[in-house]
Amino acid sequence: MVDLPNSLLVVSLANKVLLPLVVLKLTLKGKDVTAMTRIHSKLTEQRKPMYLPTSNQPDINVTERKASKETPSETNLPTTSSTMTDDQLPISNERDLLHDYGCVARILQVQRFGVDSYTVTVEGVLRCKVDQLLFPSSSAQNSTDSTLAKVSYIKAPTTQELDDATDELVAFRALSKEFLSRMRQLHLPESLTTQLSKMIDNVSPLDLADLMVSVIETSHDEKLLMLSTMSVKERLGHGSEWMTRQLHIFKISEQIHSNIEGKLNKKQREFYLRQQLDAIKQELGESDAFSGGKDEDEMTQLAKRLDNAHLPKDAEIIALRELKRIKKLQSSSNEWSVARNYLDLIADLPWNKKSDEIVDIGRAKLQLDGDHFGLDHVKKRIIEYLSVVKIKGDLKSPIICFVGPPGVGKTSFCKSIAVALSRKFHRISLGGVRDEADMRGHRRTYVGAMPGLIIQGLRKVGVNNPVVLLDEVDKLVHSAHHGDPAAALLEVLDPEQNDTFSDHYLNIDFDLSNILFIATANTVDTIPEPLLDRMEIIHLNGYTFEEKLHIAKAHLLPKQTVAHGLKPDQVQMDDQVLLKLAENYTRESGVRTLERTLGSVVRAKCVAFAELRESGKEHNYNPKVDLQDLEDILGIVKFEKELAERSPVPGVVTGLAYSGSGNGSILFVETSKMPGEGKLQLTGSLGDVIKESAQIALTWVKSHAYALKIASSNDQNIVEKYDIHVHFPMGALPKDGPSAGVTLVTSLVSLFSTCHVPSTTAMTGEISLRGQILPVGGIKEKVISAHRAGIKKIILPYRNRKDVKQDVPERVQKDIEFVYAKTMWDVLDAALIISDKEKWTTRSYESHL
Ligand SMILES: Nc1ncnc2c1ncn2[C@@H]1O[C@H](COP(=O)(O)OP(=O)(O)OP(=O)(O)O)[C@@H](O)[C@H]1O
Repeated sequence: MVDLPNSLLVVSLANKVLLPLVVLKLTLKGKDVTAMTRIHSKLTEQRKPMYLPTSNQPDINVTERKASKETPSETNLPTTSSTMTDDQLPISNERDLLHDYGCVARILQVQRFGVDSYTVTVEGVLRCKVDQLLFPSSSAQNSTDSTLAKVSYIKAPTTQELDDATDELVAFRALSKEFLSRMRQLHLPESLTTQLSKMIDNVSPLDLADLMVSVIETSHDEKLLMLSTMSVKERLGHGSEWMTRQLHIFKISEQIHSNIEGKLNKKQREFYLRQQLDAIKQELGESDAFSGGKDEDEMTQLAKRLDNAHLPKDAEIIALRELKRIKKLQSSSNEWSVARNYLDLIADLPWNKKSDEIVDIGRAKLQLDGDHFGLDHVKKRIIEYLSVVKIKGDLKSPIICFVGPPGVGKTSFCKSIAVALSRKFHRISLGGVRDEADMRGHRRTYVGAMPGLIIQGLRKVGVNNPVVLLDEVDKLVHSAHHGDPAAALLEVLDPEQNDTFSDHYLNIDFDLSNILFIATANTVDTIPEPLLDRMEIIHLNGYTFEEKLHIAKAHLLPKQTVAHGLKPDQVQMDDQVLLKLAENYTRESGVRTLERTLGSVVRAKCVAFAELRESGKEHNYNPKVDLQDLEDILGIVKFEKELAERSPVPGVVTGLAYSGSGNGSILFVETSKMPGEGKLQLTGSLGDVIKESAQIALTWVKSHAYALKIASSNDQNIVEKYDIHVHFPMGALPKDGPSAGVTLVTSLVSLFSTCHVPSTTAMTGEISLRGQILPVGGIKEKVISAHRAGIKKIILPYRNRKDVKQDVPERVQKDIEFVYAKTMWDVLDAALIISDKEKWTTRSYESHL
């Protein structure tokens, strides 16, 4: 106190009041301030002990003379805060604008933020009274309003005064403590409450009063009153009064808050919470395309779509439950998108949407006839089927399955049926489907779960009565690990069960009974037995050349011509040309390659037409394609009827084969003998069954060698000095099955007897050890392919007679001579070219075996 100077630099504080112990941050500008800060830093360096009674911190300094007003315009505010300064400076003329009392401040920190601009942190030290303003400082004349003032310092209260106010002091400390606890409940800044709680115990209640008055809400005048009150009791009285008032305000605002909350109805509350949620999301950067109003919009739309889908009762319950759930989920969460996809599926599925079916038998007949040549038995069956639908009104009859080689029109026939019925068409390819989940879907709990192929198809077509083609049902793969897709198909195809088909993903029964299912397969051999049982098989055979000619003329050529942008009459091909194309450029059961080859011819005509058009000679275009043109366009012939020209060789015989893909073909068996010791060698990529047939054949020939006149005595071993080699050409193709038995025997007999078999004779049949001929499969395909290859005579097991009569086209039957054999002797009789003299006379011998 004693060291404090008589005059101080006065800084007028706009709307603030500095009280002892209070820390304030001031923004000061001017040259005086710069000078003041320099002195401050010098004193700081010297660590000069200063005189401030309220604090014993050694490094606190007070400038000798400089400080400046916060802003010049604010000088009229009646508050002063002064820092110590020189007393020789002139008196200020602003005396009237300043309050009588001020607070001595000491500088804690100075920060420069521009030219002559500083942020100065000061702390109130003690009260002072401004006695007289001196002249403004020299620098102030230029730019600042800094003023020097003579001040007298207010002494600290005497012990007597303090003793007189003991009760008030104690009460004030207690009140301050209560106030502090209240502040804690209100979660006021932690730093402030901790600081206050420290001070409550460490500083005198009188100083505490100054501090509390600055902390609580008090008016500017109240603070000034506090500054100018000298009496201990009065000061404590002011402090207590204003603190109690503040406590009341706290209580009231709390009450108002709880009242308002109670009054908010549920909707408002929800809105309020949503707003808060949005704000939080935005803050977290989680707001996305689906959030906020847009989210709401989508949900309303979804609800509308679900409503329009006319769901059955159980589906509706599930959909509404899911809709309710999704509204509570975060749109960015995984669960939300799973639920969303699920609801989308439910809304998209055609629960009650049908395409209007027209079952018009006459129209259907025209459609089927128009689209496909031949296939009369298939058309007849389809018309029967449709007639039943027309009369009975539902389709609870067995599922139709078209079986036949590739390219015979199974798929396109199904499409024609859909058109004939005015229904939508959907194709499901089952080739390679190995997982039951492909048919029935995955449960929704799996990541990336999807509905099965049937439900996906229905979603795509958007009606519940399409024609669904289950393509390649014979190519389903049974897997031990992934369930059996065929088992799921059983349920789909069973008319008794499929009105409650359950897809794992959808998890709601869906009625499939309105769908017309048609299956296709290349062979029945690999169709699972229970599935086969539920289907009605309709065979589509391979076509003969004549049939191909008609198909090409009536369907394929016009189709290709139009597809390439020409008019139907701009490519003309005679029957002779078409037949050559079918015979010499394709070798297949169906007509797919034929169609492709016709496409090549049409393209060549396109080029010719385009070139002529460019040179303006369009009129010179010749739409005809003759035999020579065919060779020019397609190159030299690929397949020839080589059989006719082939000269017969002993040991070489033509057999008939049937492949799993539904194709028939001819195959040769070649045998030769060489010096050896009776070994049988087999080549040509043969399976076990065909190898066994070769063993049986050799055994039969050896045991009947004498009767066959290839051994001189009954006990001669014909292969004693020879090894036998049997080969099936086209070694790259695996071959198996018992039907080559008769061919093998004939080939061996031909080899040993040196009698040959005409190259236009072919045969098929299984042989028993006793020489009986057993029936085999694939007769029609084999016969048709033999006809295609130019075979004139076919030897077949007697018991396959009915297959020829029923299935082989009449035209083929007329062209080929059929020999039905019961025993091996019949086969040899029909096959070998043998003179009467050489003929064996062993029939009686055989008959009593
Ligand atoms: N009898 C026919 N009349 C007219 N066009 C036919 C006939 N048979 C087949 N086609 C035509 O042959 C082409 C191939 O037929 P499609 O694709 O239906 O064969 P597919 O039997 O289904 O073969 P895959 O078993 O390989 O699926 C189609 O363009 C089809 O129109």
